[in-house]
Amino acid sequence: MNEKKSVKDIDVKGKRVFVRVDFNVPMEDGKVTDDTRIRAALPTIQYLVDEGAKVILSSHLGRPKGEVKEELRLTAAGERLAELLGKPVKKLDESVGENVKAVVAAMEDGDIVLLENVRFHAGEEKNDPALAKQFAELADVYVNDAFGAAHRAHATTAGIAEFLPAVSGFLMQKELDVLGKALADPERPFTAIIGGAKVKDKIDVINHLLEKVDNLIIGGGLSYTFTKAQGHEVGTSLLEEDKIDLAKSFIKKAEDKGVNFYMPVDAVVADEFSKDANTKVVDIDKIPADYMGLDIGPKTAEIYADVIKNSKLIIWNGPMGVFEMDAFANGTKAVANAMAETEGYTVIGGGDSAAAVEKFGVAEKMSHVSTGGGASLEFMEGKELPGVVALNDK
Ligand SMILES: Nc1ncnc2c1ncn2[C@@H]1O[C@H](COP(=O)(O)OP(=O)(O)O)[C@@H](O)[C@H]1O
Ligand SMILES: O=C(OP(=O)(O)O)[C@H](O)COP(=O)(O)O
Repeated sequence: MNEKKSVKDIDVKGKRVFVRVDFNVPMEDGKVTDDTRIRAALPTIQYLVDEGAKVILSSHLGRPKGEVKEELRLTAAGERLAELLGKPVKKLDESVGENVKAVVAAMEDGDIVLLENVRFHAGEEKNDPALAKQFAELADVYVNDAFGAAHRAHATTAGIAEFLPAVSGFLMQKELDVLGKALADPERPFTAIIGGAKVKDKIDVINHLLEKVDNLIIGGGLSYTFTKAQGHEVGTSLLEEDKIDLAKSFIKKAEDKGVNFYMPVDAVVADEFSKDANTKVVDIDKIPADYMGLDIGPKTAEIYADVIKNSKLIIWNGPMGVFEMDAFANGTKAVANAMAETEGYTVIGGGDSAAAVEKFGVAEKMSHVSTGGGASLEFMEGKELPGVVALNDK
């Protein structure tokens, strides 16, 4: 599907391989609370170990902005990785420098070293060539398996590829293949579900998807801008006034293209943004002036579930409501359950939708849960990802 070389296309035996992974995992009290991204990187790491490479892993964690932040060290991620592999992982407290060079020089084939959080250096996010070169000097080959960070042009996700043979890992390949195939050659009916909070972050993806899908479903906080565009009042719901005209143009574009554009027909509204708020279910044209919509209503959920069950391919990005609060979780839950029940191919575009399918216990039933939130969105917008562009062509 994609045209980039992978680890399978090169010889790694005895080579020092610099692998960029995305171990940007949720942490609490110094413990990894969700190891999905670590598990997703195992096939590449295991393959390199089995092939007799010297595996040098690197990742970012959080946004330390060029400073050492004790709570953002990768130590816990390294420990979890060692448990999952059943093999020692030597975690270093730096990512470049004399000590790192010495440790790497002493590595044996099949050894694994995990460098410290690369964002402790300001040059990482600036894609500083001098820093990229320092990383490159540690290795003979560069492998990018960090799909979740592929939309970033940073020293370890892009810059380093200037100095070394650069190929993708298995996770990167799989993400690009699944998302690429979904968009390029979709099974039909093809349905996209876009929810979440911010219209402005998802405008481009909605626009791009209108060129591709048979059904476009809108939910979550961003749907009220569309409801307003339909001519209804939305009370105190999230609203991006300056995007109302654009929302109108999308409704029109959908009509012109014969895309079924599904918007909420009812909503769960609340008198405040709180789990203890007073709530009621109202038709979408009857949102009271002092209430805000925090979930799609039951009629909407039923319509959306039907569309999902009758689709062959469904991609989902963004929750239908404030699913973190039980009172406003039903719409997201209904969509998650329909995704679990449909016979269609189901793709979850990372971020909060991935958290939602986990929360509702149906993650295993999805065909593909992307490890990238922002990355999968940018991919769906049709943008080229710098972390992919930097890799060598086949
Ligand atoms: N109607 C709503 N009003 C306010 N916030 C909402 C509403 N529906 C969903 N949200 C919030 O949107 C957030 C997720 O939005 P976003 O970051 O755009 O999604 P994703 O991470 O899946 O890309 C969630 O925290 C959720 O509580
Ligand atoms: O968690 C990530 O992004 P995501 O939450 O959009 O999937 C990636 O690791 C990228 O992190 P960044 O947004 O700090 O560059």
